[in-house]
Amino acid sequence: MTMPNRINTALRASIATKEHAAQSLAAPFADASARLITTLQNGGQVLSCGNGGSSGDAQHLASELVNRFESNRMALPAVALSTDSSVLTAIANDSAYTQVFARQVEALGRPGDCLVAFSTSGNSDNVLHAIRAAQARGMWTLAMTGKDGGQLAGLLGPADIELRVPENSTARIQEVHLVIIHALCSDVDAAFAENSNPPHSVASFSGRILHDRELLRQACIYRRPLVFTNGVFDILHRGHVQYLAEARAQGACLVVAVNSDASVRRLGKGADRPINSEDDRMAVLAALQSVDFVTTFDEDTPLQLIEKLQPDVLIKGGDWPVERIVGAREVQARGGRVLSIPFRHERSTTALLQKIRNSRP
Ligand SMILES: O=C(CO)[C@@H](O)[C@H](O)[C@H](O)[C@H](O)COP(=O)(O)O
Ligand SMILES: [Zn+2]
Repeated sequence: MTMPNRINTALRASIATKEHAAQSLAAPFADASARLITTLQNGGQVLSCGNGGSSGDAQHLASELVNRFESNRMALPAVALSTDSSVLTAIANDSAYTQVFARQVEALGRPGDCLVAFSTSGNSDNVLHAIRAAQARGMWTLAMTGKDGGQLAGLLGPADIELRVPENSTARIQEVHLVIIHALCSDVDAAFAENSNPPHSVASFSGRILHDRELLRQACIYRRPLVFTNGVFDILHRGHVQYLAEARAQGACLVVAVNSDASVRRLGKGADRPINSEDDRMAVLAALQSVDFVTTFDEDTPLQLIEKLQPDVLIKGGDWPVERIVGAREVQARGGRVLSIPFRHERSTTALLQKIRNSRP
């Protein structure tokens, strides 16, 4: 009896699936790759999970992020949740197998991190629980699925991305997942290539400056209550630092929107203002512990930005009565709070500049 030539059959089927996937995955892959890179550049980590062959995929991805793919770059933080047999058996034995990944997400996940969830059927219960746990922690999920996406597809929120292989065979789906892993790692290698300049959206020393409003919106979706404030912050002083710490205490995430240089000039504070450029002002703010994200606005008011981010708490310094705060009506209409925090330390950039000028010999 002659055996069928299975390798030829398998290779041909794999090629056909890959050709099909090449069309449907191009756009969501670009999105996923950009988000993954931003996550890592912002200091976030990757947690990956899956069952059976997909647990191997989860490990494969984590190993190539921690080590490298094809070129040298810094080590990147990634943990496959399918590897520690003591953790897995303890959770499965004492609680339930459905919790093996979710419990680890609760233990290790931080807001802004990425969960890469592999499930060819989209129906593995432990993967579904992991996604719910990730969402509860303010993480986003990159789901690698197949078939019709299963229950998993219905679970994903606006911050999540699904890369679905439109195919029914588990093996063929996994083969495409492996190609996706390598393509993602190739993009990550390039983004973190040695001697490469950090992209414009990322401060070299803080990683929390986001110029792209859509990326900022996505980063804030699950970081609630979201606190928003805006200002010039030209020469940072103790009053600012105290004010920002109090603002941060009002929620789970503080976004500070800084007037662009052009918009400061339009405020008419003086021909030499701002003293510090917008890039410098943002970098100083981003280094503060109380500040989660810094962005900029070039319009006369931050209203468009407020409408885009939909903060839960809108704050300005004590000299602004609530009714005059730009965006107050919009935030209150959504059930949010608007606060005017009194300055506890009487300092001001204008007064500081006056003092410096007066001290000239
Ligand atoms: O590798 C294979 C099949 O190629 C199997 O081990 C397969 O991964 C297992 O049956 C998994 O339990 C399937 O889970 P899922 O992809 O449906 O989430
Ligand atoms: Zn397999």
